[in-house]
Amino acid sequence: MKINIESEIGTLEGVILHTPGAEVENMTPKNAERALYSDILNLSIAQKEYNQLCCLLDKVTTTFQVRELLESVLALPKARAALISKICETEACPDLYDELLALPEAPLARHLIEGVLLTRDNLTRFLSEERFALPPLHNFFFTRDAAMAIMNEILIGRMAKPVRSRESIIMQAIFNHCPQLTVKTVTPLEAKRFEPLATIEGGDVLVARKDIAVIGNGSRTSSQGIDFVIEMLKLKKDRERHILVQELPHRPESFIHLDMVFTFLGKSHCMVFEPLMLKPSKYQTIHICIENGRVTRIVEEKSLIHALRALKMEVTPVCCGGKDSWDQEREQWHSGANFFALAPDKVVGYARNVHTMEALNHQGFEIIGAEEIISGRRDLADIDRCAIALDGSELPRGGGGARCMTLPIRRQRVDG
Ligand SMILES: NC(=[NH2+])NCCC[C@H](N)C(=O)O
Repeated sequence: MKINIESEIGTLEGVILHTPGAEVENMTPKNAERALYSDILNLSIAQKEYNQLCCLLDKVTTTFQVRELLESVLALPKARAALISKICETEACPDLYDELLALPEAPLARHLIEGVLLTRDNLTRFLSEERFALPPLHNFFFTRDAAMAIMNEILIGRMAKPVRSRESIIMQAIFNHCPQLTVKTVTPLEAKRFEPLATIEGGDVLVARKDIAVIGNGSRTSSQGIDFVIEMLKLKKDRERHILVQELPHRPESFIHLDMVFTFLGKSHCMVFEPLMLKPSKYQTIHICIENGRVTRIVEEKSLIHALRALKMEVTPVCCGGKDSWDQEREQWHSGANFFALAPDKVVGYARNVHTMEALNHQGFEIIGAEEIISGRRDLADIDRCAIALDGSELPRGGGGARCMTLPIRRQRVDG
């Protein structure tokens, strides 16, 4: 499949998913925070919920599973050795190299995702409070974050939290070696001038239009990470490009990424967390213009919506949680603003956020349960505008919603 993402909303043609496995359950309340969760999860419920998302996506597009893609990389001897060695080096566990290298593809992929238990075979390990020699990747089902498709390239994330860095190492190996997906990858780690403070995660990066990227600058994506994107875009000399940066508060943790407070729904609507996106605040919106290999303008804008409108993206905001500030806060916390578009005006979000769904309904979006589409009782082609409601009681406790759990790699062009 050829990678191509020119918008957040074009009809989806390919998406990468990861059905959560044992890695989401392998933690205790004591280390949930380190795992970046706001609670511990129940795997069987989380899997059931995720499965609904997978079935829905299988119905409308081509889906890929990280585990299968990873297995196909591990079947290539050179790529396999390089990947294991990189992981053992970054995670300071050189002892595991031989053991991992000897495993067949499937158990090896499982260990790289679910972790490797610590063998208590010396005093230090016996006394260690850790359970794992290679910790589980608790957040891998948020496939959005470790890699992002921007036009026909893949930007490999540089994760702000070390517990997630193996995700980006695995995604880089997948995009560099999977025969199904060959594409050029770029990463701040291999920049000409490496900047240690540069971090960037997919939840913060929205490809609004061919020439507009909207990027969150907060706890996960640093200004230096965005500077890396500026350098990337300076190399493209075909047209003027814009980066709209939205500063984000670092607290509460539900504001970790821009897509938790702002997502595109279609050509004429976006979803917003009103207190941050529409009310005056100290969090700036900055507009950067790049043309012919240099930054030609960098200015502060009144708000993201204003900046988008000035660039002829006439989006009407729909408020996450509706009008009441308590409902807004409650629903934003459970990823109420985090929508994923299957096509223009056909979006997916959690059913639990009832006030958000109601606000969408007021804007003409029909609310449809995911099962209606999965069973074939309803066909997306017959619907103009809809919000598909997903079950989600466990998944949101991991800290994300439909957009976080999907990595689109190909969308149709949106006309106009
Ligand atoms: N695109 C997103 N908003 N992803 C949410 C990721 C949540 C995850 N627990 C983390 O803290 O990293």
